[in-house]
Amino acid sequence: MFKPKEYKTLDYLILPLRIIPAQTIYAILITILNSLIPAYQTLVIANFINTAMDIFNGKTDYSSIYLPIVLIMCFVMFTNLVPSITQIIDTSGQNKLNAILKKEISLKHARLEYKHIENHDTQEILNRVCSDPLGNFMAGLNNLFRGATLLISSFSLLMIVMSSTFISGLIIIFISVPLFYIAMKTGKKNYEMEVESQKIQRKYNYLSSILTNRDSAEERKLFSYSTPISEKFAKLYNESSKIETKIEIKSYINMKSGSMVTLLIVIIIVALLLPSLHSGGISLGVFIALVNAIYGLVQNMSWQLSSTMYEYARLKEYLNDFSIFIKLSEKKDACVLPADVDSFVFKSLEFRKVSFKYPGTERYILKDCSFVLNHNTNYCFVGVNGAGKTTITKLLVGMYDEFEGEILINGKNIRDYTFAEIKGLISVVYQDFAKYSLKFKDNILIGNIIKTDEEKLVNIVSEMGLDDVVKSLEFGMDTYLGKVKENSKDISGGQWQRLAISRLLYSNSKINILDEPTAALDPLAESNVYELFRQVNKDRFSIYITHRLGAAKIADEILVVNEGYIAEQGSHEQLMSLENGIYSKMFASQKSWYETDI
Ligand SMILES: Nc1ncnc2c1ncn2[C@@H]1O[C@H](COP(=O)(O)OP(=O)(O)OP(=O)(O)O)[C@@H](O)[C@H]1O
Repeated sequence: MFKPKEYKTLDYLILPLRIIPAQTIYAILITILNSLIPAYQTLVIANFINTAMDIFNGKTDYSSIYLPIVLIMCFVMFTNLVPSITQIIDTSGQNKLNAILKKEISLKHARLEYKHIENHDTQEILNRVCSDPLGNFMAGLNNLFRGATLLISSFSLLMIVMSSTFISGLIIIFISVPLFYIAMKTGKKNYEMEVESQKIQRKYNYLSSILTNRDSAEERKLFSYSTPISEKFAKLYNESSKIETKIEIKSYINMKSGSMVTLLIVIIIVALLLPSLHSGGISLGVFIALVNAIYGLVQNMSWQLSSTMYEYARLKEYLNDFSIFIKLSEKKDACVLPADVDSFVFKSLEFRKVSFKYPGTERYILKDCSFVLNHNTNYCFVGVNGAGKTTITKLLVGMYDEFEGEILINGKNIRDYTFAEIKGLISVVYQDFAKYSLKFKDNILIGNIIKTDEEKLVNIVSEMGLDDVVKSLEFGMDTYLGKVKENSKDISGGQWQRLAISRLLYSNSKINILDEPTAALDPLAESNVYELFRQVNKDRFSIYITHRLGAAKIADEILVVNEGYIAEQGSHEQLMSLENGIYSKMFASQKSWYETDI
């Protein structure tokens, strides 16, 4: 639907034309009619006054007033009926547009290469583009219509004025040029100030969220940071308010000075027209209508234009972000379902001299990293924080392709597997695993969205020690979890972790990785969860990742990641016997964590 290109202001019209053609064409027609209304109003009022004057002067009979009255009635009906009809049509059109925009944008988001998700700058753009696409697209469309209305109504009014008094038309054009220039500049300036204010708003909104949200509640109490953060919030809030007030004042001054200039021009032109009115060159009807037209015209050319230009600048920025977003590179087959790997027999996983640095950075996180893992052994990767353990899993699951060296599964390069096969073969529970506000059972079933197996589900829940949790839930496994839905129930951090691990167990994957989902637990509790996982998952190949060595003991073989490569490998006993070994040093420093266990 959205082609990768530089989106221009006109796309605010082209996109709705493609998605909701009937409603957009209706809106275009209404815009054209609306823009002709001021000219029409001017002419029918002039006609009405002239006819009334003629009747009054006995030049014509009463029946000739009917037509001008009907014409005025048409105008009144149009301006009263059209907005309500338009609103009904707009609502249905906007719903459809919203559904399609949301779907396309979330699909694009899902297809993005993972590097964009982890990049701070693109993350900012993603937030801006995805937060209110409908609001921005509707504002863009309405602003285009507003601009078109201003242009057509100004031109038609100008024609009326010039056809009666050419000089007045010239004066208006002459004075409107600097007004137009000032309006453009003010619009742009206001936009720049608004951007500045929005930056500050983002900061204080974040502070406000940590002052009130549920996730920070415990730490708020623990560290008592509410008062200093509130003060910082108030400071930023004031800063942003000052900018907003400045914009308001500038806009007000601009608007008022625009009105004063408008009034001045009208007075000058009225003074110029008075001799013609006096000499009978123009009728009273035309005179009144002209004053009306000139007033509308000059207003159009000054502050109305300023606010349109302001919106134009703001919405152009949204399209810039939108263009960058749509042009972001995608992962091939990102949205395919995991392949059915039932018949696949896993034998080995090998990293052969793999080197990798994150896009846009210079430091190698993995450097000539090599190891071989066999199907009949369980492994644990250990290493200090930041050693590169998670990076290994990211390469394995295809989040990043730009690595040197080879990664082989059963001796075959992972680049020769389809992404669907990789998805089917490997499952990981990460440190920041997702907590879905879905039903309890759906939190597990999404581990394998191609096959539902109720028996397997019940077994896993039981094996992972979650039976009691299910019993405590009002609707058992059909209870919604989290805090979003009414009647939903939140469960403890440890229970969420076991639920996330159950999701992995429910998948059919052949390589199962626990990447410290237990990081929030204390070291002893972490060891217990890993042990439980090992028992439940004993027939499948598992990799454990941790920087705490208590959990490493459950593995048959331990690989120590250090400075981007495997520095040591062997059983717990073998590694402990290495003189000056990294593992044995780590073990000694962590010993006190497990005093009751090790
Ligand atoms: N998206 C990224 N862009 C740039 N650098 C990154 C990115 N992700 C991780 N890094 C860096 O790569 C290094 C290794 O990170 P990684 O998450 O693999 O470590 P880890 O061994 O899993 O650590 P931990 O035990 O803390 O989870 C760290 O220095 C980290 O700052």
